[in-house]
Amino acid sequence: MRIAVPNKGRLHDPTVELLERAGLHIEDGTDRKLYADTVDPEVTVLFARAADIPEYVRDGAAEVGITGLDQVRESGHDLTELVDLEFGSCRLVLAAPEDGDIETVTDVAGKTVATEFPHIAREYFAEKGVDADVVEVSGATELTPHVEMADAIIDITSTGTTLRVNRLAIVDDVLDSSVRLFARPDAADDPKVTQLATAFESVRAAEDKRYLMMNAPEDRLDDVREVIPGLGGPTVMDIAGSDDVAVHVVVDERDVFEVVNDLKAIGASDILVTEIERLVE
Ligand SMILES: Nc1ncnc2c1ncn2[C@@H]1O[C@H](COP(=O)(O)OP(=O)(O)OP(=O)(O)O)[C@@H](O)[C@H]1O
Ligand SMILES: O=P(O)(O)OC[C@H]1O[C@H](OP(=O)(O)OP(=O)(O)O)[C@H](O)[C@@H]1O
Ligand SMILES: [Mg+2]
Repeated sequence: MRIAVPNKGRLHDPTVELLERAGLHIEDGTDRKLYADTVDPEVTVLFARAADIPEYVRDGAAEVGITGLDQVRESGHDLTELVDLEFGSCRLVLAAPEDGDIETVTDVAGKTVATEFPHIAREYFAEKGVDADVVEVSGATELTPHVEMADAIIDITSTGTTLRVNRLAIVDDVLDSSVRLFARPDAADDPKVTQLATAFESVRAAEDKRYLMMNAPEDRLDDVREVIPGLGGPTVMDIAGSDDVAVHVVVDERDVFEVVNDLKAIGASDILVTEIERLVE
């Protein structure tokens, strides 16, 4: 199975990190290589531009791909979304000069809109019933209203800094995007593809969880159970020659601070908090 992955740009590092965490270590993945093997002899990684990945998957160069939803929508290809990997989150928005007269999408009728996403833009205006002239640019879209190339733009925003610096205000939301695992529809039910999706889901599930290990007096076990929220009961093991038992449990990261304090108050000792690589439920 081949999996298409961003070769550079902001999505490259988090995607490679995700593959590593899912147990798919990339072997010999030097910067300029197109293909790399993984520890799994059945899985090969293909490196491509984030914007080209939908095309590679559609054409069969790879069975699955990891890229932004915005890129898949812009490609117009019919791919099956398998897992929302929840990074690379951003919004595609319609924006116009702060001090101008465009306040709603209907104000854009008869005007020019610059964007790196012409396909999405045309679909959006068609859906809104607004007749706007969409022009394609390949970057620095925020500049175009200031050089009278366009009246408004459709572009990506995440922190909002670029819009602010260019004195542009958001007029409407066009699309919420994040990075997802996509498959060609005819490969979506392939057992290897399903395995891959499960592995990625397990990484995601583990991200906000922590593994707690401690020793606790056996006669305080009921109190221990009371302070530990969620995810089933703890695993309890005898410690030879001791009145303490070893307790292992998975808790939400946001509860760790409070739970550790409570456990100490109950008399637990040697409390160890570790990250979890994967959690298969
Ligand atoms: N603030 C953001 N700006 C642009 N893209 C973002 C942002 N946040 C998340 N993304 C996601 O990253 C994708 C862009 O990936 P790309 O590989 O082009 O990264 P890049 O760092 O912008 O590279 P380039 O140098 O080619 O502009 C977008 O399609 C979107 O899915
Ligand atoms: O809301 P913000 O956090 O400011 O992010 C949004 C900006 O980041 C991206 O540009 P990028 O850095 O990828 O440059 P590019 O236009 O050359 O692709 C995007 O095209 C916006 O311009
Ligand atoms: Mg960019």
